Amino acid sequence: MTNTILSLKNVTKKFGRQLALEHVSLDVKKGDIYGLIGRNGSGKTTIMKIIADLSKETSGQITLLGHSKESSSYAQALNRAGSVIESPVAFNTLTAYQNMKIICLQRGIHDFSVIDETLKFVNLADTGKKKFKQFSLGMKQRLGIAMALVNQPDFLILDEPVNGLDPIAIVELRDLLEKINQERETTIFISSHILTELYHVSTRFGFIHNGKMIQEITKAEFDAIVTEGIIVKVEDTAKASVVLAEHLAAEFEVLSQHEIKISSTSATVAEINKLLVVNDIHVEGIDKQEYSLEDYYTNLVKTVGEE
Ligand SMILES: Nc1ncnc2c1ncn2[C@@H]1O[C@H](COP(=O)(O)OP(=O)(O)OP(=O)(O)O)[C@@H](O)[C@H]1O
Repeated sequence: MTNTILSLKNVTKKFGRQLALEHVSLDVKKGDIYGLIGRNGSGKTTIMKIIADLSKETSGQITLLGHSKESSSYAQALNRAGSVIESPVAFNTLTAYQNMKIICLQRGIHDFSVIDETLKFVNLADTGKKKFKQFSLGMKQRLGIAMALVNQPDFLILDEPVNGLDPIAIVELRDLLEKINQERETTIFISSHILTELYHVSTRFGFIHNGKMIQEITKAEFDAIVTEGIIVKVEDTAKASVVLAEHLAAEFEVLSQHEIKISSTSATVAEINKLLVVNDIHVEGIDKQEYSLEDYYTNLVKTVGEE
């Protein structure tokens, strides 16, 4: 049995002559909190609308919870999904409870006990007569999420929920997402244009730029790359590895054909350089790696732009 919840294969979307998505492929696995990262206009909302069937792809295949978008059974997949795309849509002059009741009726849910239970779950149990228009942005986001949770979805789509939130509301939202993911076993697909905002909560990342998926990476892979270390560029990584293993008390890994990353060492850049050179290794470059998350993303985008 596959554990893929969502898969996009070669999805392209054109608005007239404008290409908004170009052969986008991605996979979201069961249990993931998948962070879709991309600058404004990179295509995040378009992807989410296509998945939620609010927009039609120009070409490509989408499969959600085992149902292909081309088949009539895709509606069954959407019944097991919830989404908040663009801003949360609720009636301004109604309370949280009243807004939830409307969603329940739209979804064919007549057991209204789910309303109080869900409002409590998202920490909006005590808003009483307060109307949606009087809510803070964080509260609005949480009500939007509560509305998306009434049918106990297996898959939740959230488009830029962190946008405009203050730091405390961001932490509250992160906690809520973790709770939804762990207690309700809901797979989450979430977008942001700021990597640091999704870093702590995501288990997997997809980086999108100008409508193209430029990298999909797990949190563990990502951490290995951005963790500080010393990057050595050499002609022959095999020969250099032997020297490092013999003479340096440090962990190291071969990153690519010509790159080795040395971590957890007290040796300085100069000492490592000397060690390699005296052992007849031609060092093409050696540098301390001090990546911030945003640096990583900026470099990734730059590299793609230069290709
Ligand atoms: N209905 C539409 N008609 C024409 N162009 C559109 C439409 N919707 C989106 N686009 C274009 O498609 C591209 C991707 O837009 P999209 O809204 O998906 O990006 P985004 O990553 O969600 O950005 P943001 O963070 O600003 O919401 C943009 O260039 C946008 O102008």
